[in-house]
Amino acid sequence: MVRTSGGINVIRPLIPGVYVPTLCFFDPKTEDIDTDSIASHTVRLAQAGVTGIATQGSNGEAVHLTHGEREVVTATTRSALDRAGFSHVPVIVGCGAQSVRETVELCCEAAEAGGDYALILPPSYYATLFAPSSETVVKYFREVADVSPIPIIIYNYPGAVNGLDLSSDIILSLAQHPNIVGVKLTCGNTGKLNRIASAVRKVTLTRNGNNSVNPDFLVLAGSADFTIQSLIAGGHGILAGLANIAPKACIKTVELYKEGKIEEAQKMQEVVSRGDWTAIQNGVVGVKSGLQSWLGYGGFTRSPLPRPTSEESKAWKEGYRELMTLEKTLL
Ligand SMILES: N[C@@H](CC=O)C(=O)O
Repeated sequence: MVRTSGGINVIRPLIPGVYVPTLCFFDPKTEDIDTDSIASHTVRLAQAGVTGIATQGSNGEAVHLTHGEREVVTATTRSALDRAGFSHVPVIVGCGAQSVRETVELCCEAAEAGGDYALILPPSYYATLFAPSSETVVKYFREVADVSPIPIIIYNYPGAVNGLDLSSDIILSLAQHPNIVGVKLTCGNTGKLNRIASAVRKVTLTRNGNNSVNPDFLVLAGSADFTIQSLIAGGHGILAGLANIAPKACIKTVELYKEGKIEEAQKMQEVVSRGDWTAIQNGVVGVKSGLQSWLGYGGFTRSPLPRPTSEESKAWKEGYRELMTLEKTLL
């Protein structure tokens, strides 16, 4: 998108690659936001070579934050990137809410705080009143996209939204909107991903007249454990929580596949998938615990999520061992 920053227009296109839904850090006693850790974690990921950052995804504990805190997290992330020489790195901001009105408000606040794109889950509290393929869902995304100051990325994560699983038909229909520019598929359905990726490739060809490096509609796998599967299916990369812990292994898996080193990519994918199992089973609690065990920071989630017992921390540390051993060998 185009943003005026200090009088200069900055364009941060959504390009293929590895995007990280960053953790939000808190003081372990007060649970106040720890902006120093947010900034240093962001810079560590950028230095590892990630393509983009997403604040307030599932790993960013968006549901635990007030609107004001969300703005602080996004602004801290943006300025940490800028100060460390990564002003080209886009920031995606989780903005989903239960009403069109609040979602638009969050999109406006995200833009004000320096966000470039808004990642949006469908509304779910009243999900028993409408179907995933209903006009209600389509209307929600279109009405938000009509007025959001930043482009929208659809977030399809049935586990987080009362089972609502958007079909490829709905996602493709929404992709026609000029302000809807991508999708994160945490549903893990590579058939769906393949249908979307192949259809938007045709759109890109029609719009640009060539097979553009920057697709008009970015299709991202929502978990690191199906990175190469999604690349084979025509996806453009990942937006995955595991990259908080092992960004280099996630990036290398993509690079090996792109370089045509399929067997090496497959072997690395296997290590990534085994490591991701600990993250998937234990969610943000397990990702923070892994970061704490292996990199010495991370702390805890906000209450009421549980804090791991020392047995759990030890077991989860072991769950990441193979991956972290690999991560340390990567430049
Ligand atoms: N497993 C997912 C959770 C949310 O989408 C991830 O890796 O980010």
